[in-house]
Amino acid sequence: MSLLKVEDLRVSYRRIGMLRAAISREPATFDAVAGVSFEIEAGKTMGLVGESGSGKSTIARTLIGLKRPAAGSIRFDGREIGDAGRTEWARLRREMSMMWQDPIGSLSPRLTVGSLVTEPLKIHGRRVPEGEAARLLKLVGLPPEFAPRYPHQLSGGQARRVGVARALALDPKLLIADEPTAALDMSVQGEVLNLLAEVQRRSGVAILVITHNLNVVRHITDTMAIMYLGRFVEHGTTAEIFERPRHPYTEALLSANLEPDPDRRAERVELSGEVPSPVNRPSGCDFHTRCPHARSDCSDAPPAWSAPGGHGYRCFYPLG
Ligand SMILES: Nc1ncnc2c1ncn2[C@@H]1O[C@H](COP(=O)(O)OP(=O)(O)OP(=O)(O)O)[C@@H](O)[C@H]1O
Repeated sequence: MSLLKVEDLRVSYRRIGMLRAAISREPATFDAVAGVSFEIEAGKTMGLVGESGSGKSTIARTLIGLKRPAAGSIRFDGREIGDAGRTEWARLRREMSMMWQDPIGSLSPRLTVGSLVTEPLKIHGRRVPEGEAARLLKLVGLPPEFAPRYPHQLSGGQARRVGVARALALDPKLLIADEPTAALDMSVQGEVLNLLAEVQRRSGVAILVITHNLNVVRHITDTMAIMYLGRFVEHGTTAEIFERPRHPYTEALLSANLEPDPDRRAERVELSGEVPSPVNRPSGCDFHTRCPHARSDCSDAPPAWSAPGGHGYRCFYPLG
C-alpha cells in the first residue's frame, strides 16, 4: 500500500493585480499546481524535478499543510489529509518532516546543535531521553562533541547532517527534502546523498526529494516526476526515465544536467525561449513554445496523459 497518494492535486495562488483581473474578467487565481497525481510507497524515494517556478515547493508546502489544496486528494497512511484541521496537523507534523533548503540559515543561530536536534521532541511535548542528542548525532555520522556547537561553527555538510538529524528526531514516516545538496561541494553532495540512503535503509522512512539536480535524482530515487508549469510532463521509475525519456523536456533536462554519454546522448538539446508563466499558459501543450520537436498542431489542444506500462508522459509526439 502506498504511504502517500496524491490525486489530481490543484493548488492556486491569487493573481497580482486583482483589480485588473476583475475588470478584464480574468479569474482571480491561477493554478501553480494544475492536476498532479503520484504515490510514494513506504521506505521508497521519489524525486520531483523541474526548473524554478514549476511548482515543486508549492507541492511540498501543500503536503505539509502550509497551503490548502484548491482541489484533489492527498491520502497519507490511508487517511485523507487535504482537508485536515489543526488538531490532526499537530499529529501529522510528527509523521511528515521537512528538510528546508539553506542548511545554515534554516537552523536557529542561538541554539546549540544538541538543542536543535532535540527541539522537535520538545515542540511536540515529548520527553527528551538522556543521551538523545548524542544518539541523533550518531545517526547522521557526527560525534557527540558537536552538541555544544552553534550553527555558524558548522560547515555546509555538517549543517546538512544536523538538518537530517532534526528531521528524523520524531521518527517520521515521510521526509521531504528540499534541494538537499544545494550549495554543497560535489564531494560533500555525495556524502549527504549516501547519508540519506543509509538513514532510509535503517529507519524505513520514505523520502520525497525536490531538486533541479538530476544527478541527485539518479543517485537516490526509485521513481521520479518531471514538472513543467505546475504539471507532470513525465513520471515513472528513475531507471526507465534515464534509460528512455519520452518527453522532449525530459530529454533536454537530461542532456543539460548530466555528463554527456559519448555513446548515446552526446548532443546537448538547447531549449529556446523563456519559461512561460502559469498565470498565462500557452494554448495547447504547455511546452510547445520551447519544444525542439513541436509541430503545428501542438498548440491546438493540451495533450492527454498516456501511461503505457506505468511510464507516464504528456506529449502528442513522444520520443521513441
Ligand atoms: N505566495 C505566492 N503567491 C503567488 N504566486 C506564487 C507564490 N508562491 C509561488 N508562486 C508562483 O507559483 C509558481 C510555482 O512556484 P514554486 O515556488 O512552487 O516553484 P518551484 O518549482 O518550487 O521553484 P523554486 O525551485 O524556485 O523553488 C510560480 O509561478 C511562482 O511565481
